[in-house]
Amino acid sequence: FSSRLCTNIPKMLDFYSQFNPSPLSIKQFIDFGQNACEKKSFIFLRKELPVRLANIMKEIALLPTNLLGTNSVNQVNDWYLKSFEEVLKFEKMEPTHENLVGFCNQLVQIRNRHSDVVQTMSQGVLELKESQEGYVDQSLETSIQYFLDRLYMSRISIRMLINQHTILFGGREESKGRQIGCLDPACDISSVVKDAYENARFLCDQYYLASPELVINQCNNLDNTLPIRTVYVPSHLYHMLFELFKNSMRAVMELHDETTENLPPIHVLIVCGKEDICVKISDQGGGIPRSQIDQLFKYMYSTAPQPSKSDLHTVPLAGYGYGLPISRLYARYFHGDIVLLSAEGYGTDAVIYLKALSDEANELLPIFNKTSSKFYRATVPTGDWSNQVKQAKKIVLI
Ligand SMILES: O=S(=O)(c1ccc(O)cc1O)N1Cc2ccccc2C1
Repeated sequence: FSSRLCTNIPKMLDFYSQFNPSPLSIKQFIDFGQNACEKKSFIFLRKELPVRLANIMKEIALLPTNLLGTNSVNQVNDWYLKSFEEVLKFEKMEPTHENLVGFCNQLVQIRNRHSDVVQTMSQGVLELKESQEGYVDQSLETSIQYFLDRLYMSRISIRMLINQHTILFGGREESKGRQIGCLDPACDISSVVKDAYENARFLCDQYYLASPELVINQCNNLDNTLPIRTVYVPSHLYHMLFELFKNSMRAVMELHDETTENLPPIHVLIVCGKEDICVKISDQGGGIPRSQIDQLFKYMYSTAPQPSKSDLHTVPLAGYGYGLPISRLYARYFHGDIVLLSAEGYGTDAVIYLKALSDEANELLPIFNKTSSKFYRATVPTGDWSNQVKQAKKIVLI
């Protein structure tokens, strides 16, 4: 027992949650990765990882009791506690080769432990929904939306730091040619678009026995023949595109469920501007009413009993149902966005915005502070727009 570090975890949580996470830009990831120093990375991560873990763990503790009490949230919280404790073991260690190897292996273990966080939280939301007989009050839904956006953004950022370190220093043969960790300094956007389309199309063909064609156009303000390239994380871009293609294909196939002759193609437009790179995915799948657009990004709304892993291949293009909210987080993580614009009765445009300049593509990280704490205590503020037609005053017959 004496060999175990008698760290007082609650005290360490308070200590590390006082620091704000330090956002890195894509440029910093690239510059560091070009002549990467494992010792410097170790020194940075053994502080930054506990800071990011502690910041989000303090928010988990503030959740409404009916969520905090679910098995799922307890399971996730235990994973975070264990990982927090494991990283702290390296706090005072000398950066010897042996300790650097131990640190790398520890990061791989932590990444694997947290692989099911999204699915586990989704089950927790489902439990909560069912316990409220399907009726969830507005303020509870708002708190859950706020928390899950921050939990998943924090998780994306922690996995990014872990991936960079383990790919750069994990001892595997030199990773793919020009890639720097999980970043591609010259990511060809149209090739990721084609990959995502082909894989979504495969699922679509499997279920609907047909699939819409793809038409890609590029508009490169410099030279329209050159492929549009940017510094980005191809796996993040792929995740967003794959979700959007699944939505569009499902919309088109369900609208044209009689004949699969002349299905309207999905149009993709890639534009490179001075500030933004846009990837617009346009379908003629019939669209949805403007009043329903926000719901597509709600975790509570998009949580339905999930198809188990086995029958995922039989359910039409369905995933965890968290495709859109989490895809938007991937875009927002480096200060981009995903915006949906639907023309009900015709179809929907989904636009992925990326920063064109890598020094503007900074990590967007949740911070645990008074503002975020107050949010969990706040009630829904009364509206400051009159949006109801005045009810005729009730005439009380005396
Ligand atoms: O809401 S959508 O307009 C829609 C939303 C997001 C997107 O990326 C593409 C879309 O097309 N759309 C999704 C879907 C699924 C089944 C049946 C009909 C529809 C309509």
